[in-house]
Amino acid sequence: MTTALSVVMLLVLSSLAGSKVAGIREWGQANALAIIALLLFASRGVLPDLLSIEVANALYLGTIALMYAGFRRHLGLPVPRGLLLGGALAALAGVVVFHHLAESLAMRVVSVSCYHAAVYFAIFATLRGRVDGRLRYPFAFTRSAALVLGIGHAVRGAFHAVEAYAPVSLLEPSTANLVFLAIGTLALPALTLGAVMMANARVISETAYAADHDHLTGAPSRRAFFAIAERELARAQRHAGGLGLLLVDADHFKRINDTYGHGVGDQVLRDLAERTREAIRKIDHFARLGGEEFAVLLPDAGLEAARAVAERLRAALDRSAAATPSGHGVTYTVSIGLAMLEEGDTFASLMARADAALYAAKAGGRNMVVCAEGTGLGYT
Ligand SMILES: Nc1nc2c(ncn2[C@@H]2O[C@H](COP(=O)(O)OP(=O)(O)OP(=O)(O)O)[C@@H](O)[C@H]2O)c(=O)[nH]1
Repeated sequence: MTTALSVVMLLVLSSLAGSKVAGIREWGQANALAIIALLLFASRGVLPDLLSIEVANALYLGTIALMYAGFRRHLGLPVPRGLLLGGALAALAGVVVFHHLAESLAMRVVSVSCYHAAVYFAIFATLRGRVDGRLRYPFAFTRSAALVLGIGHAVRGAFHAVEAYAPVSLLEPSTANLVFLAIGTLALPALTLGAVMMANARVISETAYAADHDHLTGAPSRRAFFAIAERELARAQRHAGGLGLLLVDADHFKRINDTYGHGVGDQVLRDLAERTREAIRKIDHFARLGGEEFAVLLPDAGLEAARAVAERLRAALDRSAAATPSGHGVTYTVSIGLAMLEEGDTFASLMARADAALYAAKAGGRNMVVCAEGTGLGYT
């Protein structure tokens, strides 16, 4: 059953192979190794004992170690290779000793269970930090599975160690053995299922982030900004509060690109985004609308406050020097169009007024703030 489940898990993991999520490779290797190990275990009596006991156990210890390594890599944590290898070799030494020197199935089980329990508890400990959102359930599931498996293996080891239960065969149909067998059977599939859920949640989160953020500057994207703006507009209209919109556009940006190259142009855009984030209030929303055009939404702001923010921003960017790879600072300026939310406005009409104001700022000589007509809702 575990072999079949490992094959299924391997197929599921393969579907995520192109996602570049860290850990997938180790989890895949773990399941591939498990398939070989379990087939060797199942060949007991058919193949030589060396293969069905020592080699099979060695491979299965490697399976568990790889699962742990996968979780560590997934979380960007270092993998304690020495510890994993040392522990696995100690467990394997136990298997060899209690096979050849002092034949004892129970003590072989103790050796292997100790390693399993230790690694499962280590997985539990690794996943203990707080996570939010989409990752919450996959983490909780995997953490719980690791804890149950760790306890199961610890109890199994203890049972065999005190010889309260010493099976003649690992397939003996006693209640305790059935429980242990179920734990052993479900361990790898349960952990792999958790791993797949974690990887999936990571892919979904990264995709959602990429859709809502601009790759170059890290600022929210046009799509995210419009969604936020609709919410803020509805809120401002409900409370008759002020809402200002700034459209910020780098001046003669084509010239910067043409003179210094696209790489420096990109650096200027990053610099602009960074300085803008520093110049605005915490409650303001900043986004890159596209190209060299950015927007700032100012909730709870009257005309004078919005004008002050716009002027402060323009001044902060005025001939500020973006560091370039060559070490030279490239100076630039911005033009800003400001519009305040008016009675009966939609976001499109607010944008259109801010756009017209920006156009006027460009036409008026650039490096200036131009306010659209009107004084805005709730503030006179
Ligand atoms: N480096 C870089 N350039 C970009 C990016 N997106 C758009 N551009 C360039 O931005 C330039 C915009 O040029 P224009 O629309 O003519 O505007 P401008 O030169 O800033 O002139 P004004 O706005 O009138 O002051 C174009 O050359 C685009 O190729 C980007 O992500 N990186």
